[in-house]
Amino acid sequence: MIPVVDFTPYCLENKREEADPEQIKSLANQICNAFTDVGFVYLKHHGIPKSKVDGIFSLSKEFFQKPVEIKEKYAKSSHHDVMNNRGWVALEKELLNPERPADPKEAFNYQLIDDKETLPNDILPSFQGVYSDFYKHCQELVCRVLDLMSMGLNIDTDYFRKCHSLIGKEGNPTTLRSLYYPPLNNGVKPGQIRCGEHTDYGTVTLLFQDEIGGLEVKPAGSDYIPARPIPDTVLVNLGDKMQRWTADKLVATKHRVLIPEEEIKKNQGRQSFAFFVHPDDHVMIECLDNSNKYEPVSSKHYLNMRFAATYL
Ligand SMILES: O=C(O)CCC(=O)C(=O)O
Ligand SMILES: [Fe+2]
Repeated sequence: MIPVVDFTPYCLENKREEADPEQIKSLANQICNAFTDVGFVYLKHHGIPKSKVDGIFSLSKEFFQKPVEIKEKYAKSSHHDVMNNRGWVALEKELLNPERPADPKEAFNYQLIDDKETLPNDILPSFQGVYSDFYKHCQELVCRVLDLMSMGLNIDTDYFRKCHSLIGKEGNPTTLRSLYYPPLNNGVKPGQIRCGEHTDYGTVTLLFQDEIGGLEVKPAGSDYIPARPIPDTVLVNLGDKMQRWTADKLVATKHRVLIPEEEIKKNQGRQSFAFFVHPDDHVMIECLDNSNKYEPVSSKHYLNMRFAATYL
């Protein structure tokens, strides 16, 4: 149900200018169709090397396995401003579905902006290098996905890319987030799941998950379906800002992460990485079809509203 699309024609290993126009157009349509129907698509042959993905997963695991007293040194500030979103988030601090207990997960938020305070370089010397390198790969892949989305929507090919020109800089809150769902040997609260039902807030999200599974997606008119880990793919999903921008032509689909039923898997931690993409702060999210279905809102204001409802 969630399509797997072969990204070869626009793969990061090849120069953008050398891409074949016909193949690109077909890829653009496949991606837009997926975002119109399910809001999720798997990309294979995307070009982010497997060694980089494996490397950041294992580095991140090392961090999460440190004692809480150590991790607290790198904690995210409790002011939920979008540009104050860097660092470690402790267990059960986020309510993605307010009707459930808080999510039993930890996170580490990284933005490319130079800020050594929240980076654990002193205990993991390769941290900044590995995270910045991975961030840049995600950024390049996302810009290419945005090109294809513009093409698929028949607007200027660089329209969305231009609206995201500050990714990695002051003025754009795009965040690489490492998620860690610890083993659940000690039981769970009634109604608790690993990550509560939600839609993402931004324009698009890249998601890399390990082999544990549990992610589910709820396409319109259907029940939740699993979004199983498929090795060497990246899952891309659409967020609320893009749904609003396209006046509901493309859909931001609800998703969640369940606790595995098998005892063995329950007792294993789960890891994922999300690259949450946002337009530059000043960009106005205004219905592209001129329908005015949603009031224009600045990218920054919209995100601050959503954050206020998420954190405990
Ligand atoms: O961990 C996952 O697989 C998904 C997490 C997620 O959807 C999110 O943090 O927005
Ligand atoms: Fe999400």
